[in-house]
Amino acid sequence: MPGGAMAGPGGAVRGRFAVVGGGIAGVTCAEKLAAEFPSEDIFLVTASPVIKAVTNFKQVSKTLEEFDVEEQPSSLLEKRYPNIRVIQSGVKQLKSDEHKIYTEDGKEYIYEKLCLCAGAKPKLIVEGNPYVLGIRDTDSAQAFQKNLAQAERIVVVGNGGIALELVYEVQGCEVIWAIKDKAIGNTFFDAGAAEFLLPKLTAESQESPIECKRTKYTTSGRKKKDITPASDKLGSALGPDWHEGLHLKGTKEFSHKVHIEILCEVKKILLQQEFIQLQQTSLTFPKGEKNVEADEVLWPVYVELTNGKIYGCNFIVSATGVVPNVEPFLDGNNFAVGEDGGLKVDKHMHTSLPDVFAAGDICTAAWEPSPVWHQMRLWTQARQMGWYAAKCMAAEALGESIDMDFSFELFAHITKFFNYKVVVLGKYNAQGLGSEHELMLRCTKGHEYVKVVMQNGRMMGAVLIGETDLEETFENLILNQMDLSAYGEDLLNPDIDIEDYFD
Ligand SMILES: Cc1cc2nc3c(=O)[nH]c(=O)nc-3n(C[C@H](O)[C@H](O)[C@H](O)COP(=O)(O)OP(=O)(O)OC[C@H]3O[C@@H](n4cnc5c(N)ncnc54)[C@H](O)[C@@H]3O)c2cc1C
Ligand SMILES: NC(=O)C1=CN([C@@H]2O[C@H](COP(=O)(O)OP(=O)(O)OC[C@H]3O[C@@H](n4cnc5c(N)ncnc54)[C@H](OP(=O)(O)O)[C@@H]3O)[C@@H](O)[C@H]2O)C=CC1
Repeated sequence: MPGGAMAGPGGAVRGRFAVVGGGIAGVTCAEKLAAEFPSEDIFLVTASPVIKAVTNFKQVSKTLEEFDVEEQPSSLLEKRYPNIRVIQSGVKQLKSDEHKIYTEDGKEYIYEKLCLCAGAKPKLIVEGNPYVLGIRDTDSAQAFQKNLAQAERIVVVGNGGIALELVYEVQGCEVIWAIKDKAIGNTFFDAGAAEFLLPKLTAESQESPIECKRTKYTTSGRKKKDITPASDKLGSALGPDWHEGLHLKGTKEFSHKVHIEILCEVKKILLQQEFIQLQQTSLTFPKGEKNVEADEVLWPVYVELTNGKIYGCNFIVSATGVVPNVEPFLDGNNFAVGEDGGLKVDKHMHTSLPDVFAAGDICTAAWEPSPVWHQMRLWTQARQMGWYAAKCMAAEALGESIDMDFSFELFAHITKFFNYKVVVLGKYNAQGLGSEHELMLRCTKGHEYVKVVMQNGRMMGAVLIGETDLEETFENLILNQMDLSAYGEDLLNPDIDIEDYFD
């Protein structure tokens, strides 16, 4: 047993390194620290009874990576790294000026260097309404599944990753999908890609979601009693294929039935009784193509959209993004926070306070990024940041210098939507490029969609849907910023083997 930890003043336990959070960022950070300092105890303080471990890591290309994520009991992590001590208790308070953390179970820990990896929580359209569900961790996903099993119609609000996955995965239940934008999937796609994907959702499609054969999300050695986290708000985030193994089926026999309401937001949520009163008192009750008047049943809850339509449903899923988990345990510390509420970190994952680092969903990258990288709260970035934060902590502790990790050179994400492989690279939606850019497209209906974003003859980003086999070549072209003007449209000519072109 390594001998780093010892009792400090007032019964506090002293250790050189502490990490808060048992999600991908925190566990990766603790593992890397444990490997770098085998004779030190590394404290991993986490509110969740299980931790998330990266397994089967595969570097697909220079920056694209795939891995499986396993929910494991913390004892497995301690077995792999005997110098990691998992403390299963929420952090109640951080006193950064004293280098101390206080946990819910009444203990105190003194650290030399700390990394905060407490993740994020769903940003719901309304808090405290029992008919509005968010999906973040295993418990909230199970609550969703349970409610869905009794449901005939749900309203999904939001147009990002979770909404995209849900509308495709849910079967036997009508879905009203309310989006702010003109086209689906605004966080990942433009209107062209959305058009390509849409046929997969067309009314009452008979196609069942196909089992995903990619990244796996599994639980290992987890006992039944482990399933409920200590606090209902503090489980770690789900990730790729979280829906696998969950039976996402409503009460009806059809497969998909998705109705999309574009360019609208939720104006009001009405309980059944409030809705009945509104109907009785209002002379100007809004009429729409599919408002409640067409329904014969009374629903438990009603959603009034800003386009005037009202939909009754069993419940509402708010898939409207996340907010970093900084309250209440960080209150009283003077952290600089970003516009999105995350702890600002510099290029060494350092927050604005001495000896406190942060990684994963809780942080906001506040360094000057590479022109083709941006932060997105994703599993891959949580892993990369956790790993790099540990390297930075080690370098600082040893008085060494460190260069920015290569993974922050290029934004690269590989995932699956509507059972298509999706790769997004660089400024795939021309984010921040203004009007000075061009798009090139290649699309074969039902097969592939390829879009590249060009600026001054250089490739700045790409969206690849389907088995395009172009990711490595395009990754290289974005990274090396070669002038491609001479190639023109040949870049996407399917008759030219582009890989040979640039070898
Ligand atoms: C439904 C869903 C699907 C997703 N799908 C994908 C996907 O396909 N691909 C992808 O790349 N990303 C996906 N993501 C995003 C990805 O899961 C997250 O970006 C990533 O897991 C964040 O990891 P993290 O370690 O920063 O935070 P988390 O996983 O949220 O971990 C935070 C940890 O901190 C602990 N904690 C919180 N507060 C305290 C406290 N006060 N004291 C002690 N411990 C505390 C929690 O218990 C938890 O262990 C998905 C997210 C969701 C919700
Ligand atoms: N396969 C993958 O890679 C997946 C990744 N994830 C990740 O998990 C996290 C959580 O996912 P998710 O919740 O979908 O978050 P996202 O950030 O992906 O998407 C949130 C969506 O909700 C919209 N929105 C925000 N506020 C409102 C509002 N008040 N009313 C209506 N719409 C609103 C946003 O629009 P706008 O952008 O205009 O604000 C955006 O379309 C994200 O970090 C996501 O990247 C999740 C699932 C799958």
